[in-house]
Amino acid sequence: MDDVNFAVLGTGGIGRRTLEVSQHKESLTPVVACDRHGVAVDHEGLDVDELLTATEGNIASEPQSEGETRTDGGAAAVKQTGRDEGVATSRQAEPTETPIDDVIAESEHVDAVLIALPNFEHDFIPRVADRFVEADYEGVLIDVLKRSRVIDMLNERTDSFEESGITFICGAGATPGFLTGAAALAAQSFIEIEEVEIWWGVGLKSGYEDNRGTVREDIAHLPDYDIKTARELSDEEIEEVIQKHDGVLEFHDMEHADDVLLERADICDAEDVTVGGILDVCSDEKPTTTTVRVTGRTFDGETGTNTFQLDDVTSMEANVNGPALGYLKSGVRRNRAGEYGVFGPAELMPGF
Ligand SMILES: NC(=O)c1ccc[n+]([C@@H]2O[C@H](COP(=O)([O-])OP(=O)(O)OC[C@H]3O[C@@H](n4cnc5c(N)ncnc54)[C@H](O)[C@@H]3O)[C@@H](O)[C@H]2O)c1
Repeated sequence: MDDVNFAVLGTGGIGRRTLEVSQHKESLTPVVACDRHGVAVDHEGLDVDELLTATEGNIASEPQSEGETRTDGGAAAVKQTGRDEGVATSRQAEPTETPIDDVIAESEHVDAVLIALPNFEHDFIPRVADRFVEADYEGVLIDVLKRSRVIDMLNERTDSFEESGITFICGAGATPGFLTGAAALAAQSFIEIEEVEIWWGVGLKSGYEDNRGTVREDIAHLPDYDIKTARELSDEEIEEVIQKHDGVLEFHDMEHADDVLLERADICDAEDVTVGGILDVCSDEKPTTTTVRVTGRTFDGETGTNTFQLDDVTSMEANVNGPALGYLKSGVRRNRAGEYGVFGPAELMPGF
């Protein structure tokens, strides 16, 4: 009853670590994983060590040639060594041109699908969800996407998720995700929230190669860029942006879905939430401590700020994948209890 078979869509920087972290969770068994080029299936449980070794230094997330139809949400270059690409190099995998369809074909064997795909087209993940609906999938879909506007696109699909028996958990990484949940918990002291400030720090020197997809998406939050211009940057241009900032990128007023996710959980208005942070690709040390500050008024008339901090030694990968798998498990419990539709991380915390 407690055991969960799950699939990972996208074994890039995040998806690979999802598989690795799941090794430490007894009840979670990864049975399917795919990237742009391959799909690995084992109903008894994938050999994660073999899959990680095969894809080490070989994440299939290359840019597409001009004129090619983008079906992948605009995957960015990460890195590749050797002849084969990504998951297809694993002895458990087959090369494929239809990885998402291949995962859907296995969906009766999975309780949950973690979507770790790029998000360079806002409707990419909602469209992937539609394909699971069309295939009559019943179970959990969970993503770690960042952008606020995608949550509305998922909301619009609530009825079809409910009819299908799908529990969709959205924005369930670190921010949004872990920190959104922390803000929802910190807000419980107050009867009225004035402000939620989320400020993150990521040091990514040794993880930079593996996480270039995420870095590219983050660049889209800088004032002179958007998702389209960031998607079209060459690797060299990305490096130029990074060098121009001496390897340290600072972000303010990011479009992170923490705002709409806190609003939909009735914690506060979206406009009272700000998200910013600092990314240092030249050091593993966090350039700033990740902090959530929730300011509000208590029932007995005090105004205070509850603060939640992450230890500087916890990595981005730990803070995305631990919570994502925790939310996945919460989603499966809801799904098995017959609760379908769209849920954000704040709704899985105490609330009214
Ligand atoms: N919420 C958070 O805190 C948080 C933190 C970090 C990253 N993220 C998000 O996680 C997502 C993944 O980031 P990443 O760094 O792992 O990216 P990445 O580029 O390293 O990996 C993406 C993976 O998706 C695969 N892929 C792309 N198109 C595909 C398709 N059509 N079919 C099958 N597979 C396909 C690629 O081959 C690759 O394996 C991004 O959207 C990023 O914004 C969220």
